[in-house]
Amino acid sequence: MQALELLLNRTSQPRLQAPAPSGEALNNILQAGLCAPDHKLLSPWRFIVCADEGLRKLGSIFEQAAIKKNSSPESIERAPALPMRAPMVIVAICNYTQDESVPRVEQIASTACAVQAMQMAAIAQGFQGIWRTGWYAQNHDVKVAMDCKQEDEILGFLYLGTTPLKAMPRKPRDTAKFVETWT
Ligand SMILES: Cc1cc2nc3c(=O)[nH]c(=O)nc-3n(C[C@H](O)[C@H](O)[C@H](O)COP(=O)(O)O)c2cc1C
Repeated sequence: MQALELLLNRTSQPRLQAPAPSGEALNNILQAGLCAPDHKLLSPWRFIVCADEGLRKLGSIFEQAAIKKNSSPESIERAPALPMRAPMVIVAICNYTQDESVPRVEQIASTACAVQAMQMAAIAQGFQGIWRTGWYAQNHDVKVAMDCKQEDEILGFLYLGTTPLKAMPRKPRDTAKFVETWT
Protein backbone atom coordinates (compact mmCIF):
# COMPACT_ATOMS: atom_id res chain seq x y z
CA MET A 1 0.00 0.00 0.00
CA GLN A 2 1.33 3.42 -0.96
CA ALA A 3 2.04 5.74 1.96
CA LEU A 4 -0.17 8.55 0.68
CA GLU A 5 -3.04 6.18 -0.06
CA LEU A 6 -2.81 4.90 3.52
CA LEU A 7 -2.68 8.40 5.01
CA LEU A 8 -5.67 9.60 2.99
CA ASN A 9 -7.80 6.52 3.55
CA ARG A 10 -6.97 5.39 7.11
CA THR A 11 -10.09 4.21 8.88
CA SER A 12 -10.81 2.34 12.07
CA GLN A 13 -12.45 -1.06 12.23
CA PRO A 14 -14.27 -2.10 15.43
CA ARG A 15 -15.19 -5.60 14.19
CA LEU A 16 -11.98 -7.56 14.48
CA GLN A 17 -11.16 -11.24 14.47
CA ALA A 18 -8.11 -13.55 14.37
CA PRO A 19 -5.45 -13.59 13.17
CA ALA A 20 -3.71 -10.90 15.15
CA PRO A 21 -0.41 -9.60 13.87
CA SER A 22 2.53 -11.74 14.96
CA GLY A 23 6.19 -12.27 14.18
CA GLU A 24 7.67 -9.78 11.72
CA ALA A 25 4.33 -8.02 11.18
CA LEU A 26 3.95 -7.34 14.91
CA ASN A 27 7.57 -6.26 15.15
CA ASN A 28 7.00 -3.81 12.27
CA ILE A 29 3.98 -2.40 14.10
CA LEU A 30 5.96 -1.88 17.30
CA GLN A 31 8.94 -0.45 15.42
CA ALA A 32 6.62 2.00 13.65
CA GLY A 33 5.39 3.14 17.06
CA LEU A 34 8.95 3.60 18.24
CA CYS A 35 9.66 5.81 15.22
CA ALA A 36 7.15 8.43 16.41
CA PRO A 37 8.40 12.01 16.68
CA ASP A 38 10.04 12.36 20.07
CA HIS A 39 11.53 15.59 21.46
CA LYS A 40 15.06 14.93 22.82
CA LEU A 41 14.54 11.24 22.08
CA LEU A 42 13.19 10.56 25.54
CA SER A 43 11.21 7.54 24.32
CA PRO A 44 8.37 8.59 26.61
CA TRP A 45 6.28 5.49 26.08
CA ARG A 46 5.63 1.96 27.19
CA PHE A 47 3.50 -0.60 25.37
CA ILE A 48 1.81 -3.73 26.70
CA VAL A 49 0.93 -6.25 24.00
CA CYS A 50 -2.03 -8.34 25.16
CA ALA A 51 -3.11 -11.55 23.45
CA ASP A 52 -4.69 -14.79 24.67
CA GLU A 53 -4.22 -14.90 28.47
CA GLY A 54 -3.08 -11.26 28.32
CA LEU A 55 -6.53 -10.25 27.08
CA ARG A 56 -8.13 -12.09 29.99
CA LYS A 57 -5.76 -10.30 32.38
CA LEU A 58 -6.71 -6.95 30.84
CA GLY A 59 -10.39 -7.85 31.12
CA SER A 60 -9.94 -8.76 34.75
CA ILE A 61 -8.27 -5.37 35.41
CA PHE A 62 -11.27 -3.67 33.77
CA GLU A 63 -13.70 -5.77 35.81
CA GLN A 64 -11.96 -5.01 39.12
CA ALA A 65 -11.93 -1.29 38.26
CA ALA A 66 -15.63 -1.37 37.39
CA ILE A 67 -16.44 -3.12 40.70
CA LYS A 68 -14.38 -0.61 42.68
CA LYS A 69 -16.04 2.28 40.84
CA ASN A 70 -19.50 0.96 41.71
CA SER A 71 -20.42 0.67 38.05
CA SER A 72 -23.78 -0.76 37.09
CA PRO A 73 -24.13 -4.57 37.17
CA GLU A 74 -24.33 -4.49 33.34
CA SER A 75 -21.04 -2.58 33.08
CA ILE A 76 -19.35 -4.95 35.52
CA GLU A 77 -20.59 -7.92 33.54
CA ARG A 78 -19.42 -6.38 30.26
CA ALA A 79 -15.98 -5.33 31.51
CA PRO A 80 -14.07 -8.64 31.17
CA ALA A 81 -15.38 -9.09 27.63
CA LEU A 82 -14.22 -5.69 26.37
CA PRO A 83 -10.68 -6.73 25.38
CA MET A 84 -12.11 -9.83 23.67
CA ARG A 85 -13.39 -7.61 20.87
CA ALA A 86 -10.07 -8.24 19.10
CA PRO A 87 -7.40 -10.93 19.17
CA MET A 88 -4.83 -8.35 20.29
CA VAL A 89 -4.85 -5.13 22.29
CA ILE A 90 -1.78 -2.93 22.63
CA VAL A 91 -1.94 -0.66 25.66
CA ALA A 92 -0.07 2.57 24.97
CA ILE A 93 1.24 4.36 28.04
CA CYS A 94 2.99 7.70 28.25
CA ASN A 95 5.87 6.95 30.61
CA TYR A 96 6.52 10.52 31.71
CA THR A 97 10.05 11.67 32.43
CA GLN A 98 10.73 14.99 34.12
CA ASP A 99 12.67 17.11 31.64
CA GLU A 100 13.25 20.87 31.63
CA SER A 101 12.63 21.30 27.91
CA VAL A 102 10.11 18.54 27.13
CA PRO A 103 6.83 19.22 28.93
CA ARG A 104 4.42 16.45 29.75
CA VAL A 105 2.05 17.45 26.95
CA GLU A 106 4.80 16.84 24.40
CA GLN A 107 5.49 13.40 25.82
CA ILE A 108 1.79 12.61 25.64
CA ALA A 109 1.74 13.88 22.04
CA SER A 110 4.65 11.58 21.14
CA THR A 111 2.85 8.58 22.58
CA ALA A 112 -0.31 9.51 20.68
CA CYS A 113 1.72 9.69 17.46
CA ALA A 114 3.03 6.20 18.25
CA VAL A 115 -0.53 4.87 18.53
CA GLN A 116 -1.50 6.18 15.12
CA ALA A 117 1.77 4.96 13.61
CA MET A 118 1.06 1.47 14.96
CA GLN A 119 -2.48 1.53 13.60
CA MET A 120 -1.21 2.54 10.18
CA ALA A 121 1.59 -0.04 10.20
CA ALA A 122 -1.08 -2.65 10.97
CA ILE A 123 -3.28 -1.49 8.08
CA ALA A 124 -0.27 -1.37 5.73
CA GLN A 125 0.27 -5.08 6.43
CA GLY A 126 -3.33 -6.17 5.89
CA PHE A 127 -4.59 -5.90 9.47
CA GLN A 128 -7.12 -3.45 10.90
CA GLY A 129 -7.58 -1.75 14.22
CA ILE A 130 -9.28 0.80 16.37
CA TRP A 131 -7.94 3.13 19.06
CA ARG A 132 -10.17 3.01 22.11
CA THR A 133 -10.08 4.51 25.56
CA GLY A 134 -13.30 4.72 27.58
CA TRP A 135 -13.12 5.69 31.25
CA TYR A 136 -10.73 2.81 31.90
CA ALA A 137 -7.82 4.77 30.41
CA GLN A 138 -8.21 7.50 33.06
CA ASN A 139 -9.01 5.22 35.96
CA HIS A 140 -6.62 5.16 38.93
CA ASP A 141 -6.98 1.42 39.59
CA VAL A 142 -6.37 0.54 35.94
CA LYS A 143 -3.28 2.76 35.94
CA VAL A 144 -1.96 1.16 39.13
CA ALA A 145 -2.51 -2.33 37.67
CA MET A 146 -0.36 -1.25 34.73
CA ASP A 147 2.44 0.07 36.93
CA CYS A 148 1.82 3.67 35.90
CA LYS A 149 3.33 6.48 37.91
CA GLN A 150 0.95 9.28 38.88
CA GLU A 151 2.07 11.50 35.97
CA ASP A 152 1.84 8.71 33.39
CA GLU A 153 -1.13 8.48 31.04
CA ILE A 154 -2.78 5.55 29.37
CA LEU A 155 -3.17 7.01 25.89
CA GLY A 156 -5.25 4.20 24.58
CA PHE A 157 -5.98 0.59 23.87
CA LEU A 158 -5.18 -0.21 20.26
CA TYR A 159 -7.38 -3.12 19.24
CA LEU A 160 -5.82 -5.05 16.36
CA GLY A 161 -6.93 -7.95 14.21
CA THR A 162 -8.33 -8.86 10.85
CA THR A 163 -11.63 -8.22 9.13
CA PRO A 164 -13.31 -9.62 6.07
CA LEU A 165 -15.04 -6.25 5.68
CA LYS A 166 -13.67 -3.98 3.01
CA ALA A 167 -12.78 -0.50 4.24
CA MET A 168 -14.73 2.26 2.53
CA PRO A 169 -12.56 4.86 0.81
CA ARG A 170 -12.70 8.15 2.69
CA LYS A 171 -14.43 11.18 1.25
CA PRO A 172 -12.05 14.13 1.22
CA ARG A 173 -12.99 16.71 3.86
CA ASP A 174 -13.31 20.42 3.29
CA THR A 175 -9.87 21.76 4.15
CA ALA A 176 -11.17 25.36 4.02
CA LYS A 177 -13.15 24.70 7.22
CA PHE A 178 -10.04 23.93 9.26
CA VAL A 179 -7.17 25.65 7.50
CA GLU A 180 -6.24 29.25 6.98
CA THR A 181 -3.32 30.18 4.80
CA TRP A 182 -0.95 32.99 5.60
CA THR A 183 1.14 34.24 2.70
C1 LIG B 1 -7.63 9.27 22.14
C2 LIG B 1 -8.75 8.57 21.41
C3 LIG B 1 -9.63 7.80 22.11
C4 LIG B 1 -10.69 7.14 21.47
N1 LIG B 1 -11.54 6.35 22.19
C5 LIG B 1 -12.52 5.69 21.56
C6 LIG B 1 -13.36 4.79 22.27
O1 LIG B 1 -13.21 4.58 23.47
N2 LIG B 1 -14.35 4.16 21.59
C7 LIG B 1 -14.53 4.37 20.24
O2 LIG B 1 -15.45 3.77 19.67
N3 LIG B 1 -13.73 5.19 19.54
C8 LIG B 1 -12.73 5.85 20.16
N4 LIG B 1 -11.91 6.69 19.45
C9 LIG B 1 -12.22 6.97 18.04
C10 LIG B 1 -11.82 5.86 17.09
O3 LIG B 1 -10.49 5.43 17.32
C11 LIG B 1 -11.94 6.33 15.63
O4 LIG B 1 -10.95 7.27 15.33
C12 LIG B 1 -13.30 6.92 15.32
O5 LIG B 1 -14.27 5.92 15.48
C13 LIG B 1 -13.38 7.49 13.90
O6 LIG B 1 -13.15 6.50 12.98
P1 LIG B 1 -11.97 6.62 11.90
O7 LIG B 1 -10.67 6.43 12.65
O8 LIG B 1 -12.28 5.54 10.92
O9 LIG B 1 -12.05 7.99 11.31
C14 LIG B 1 -10.85 7.31 20.07
C15 LIG B 1 -9.92 8.08 19.36
C16 LIG B 1 -8.87 8.70 20.01
C17 LIG B 1 -7.88 9.52 19.22
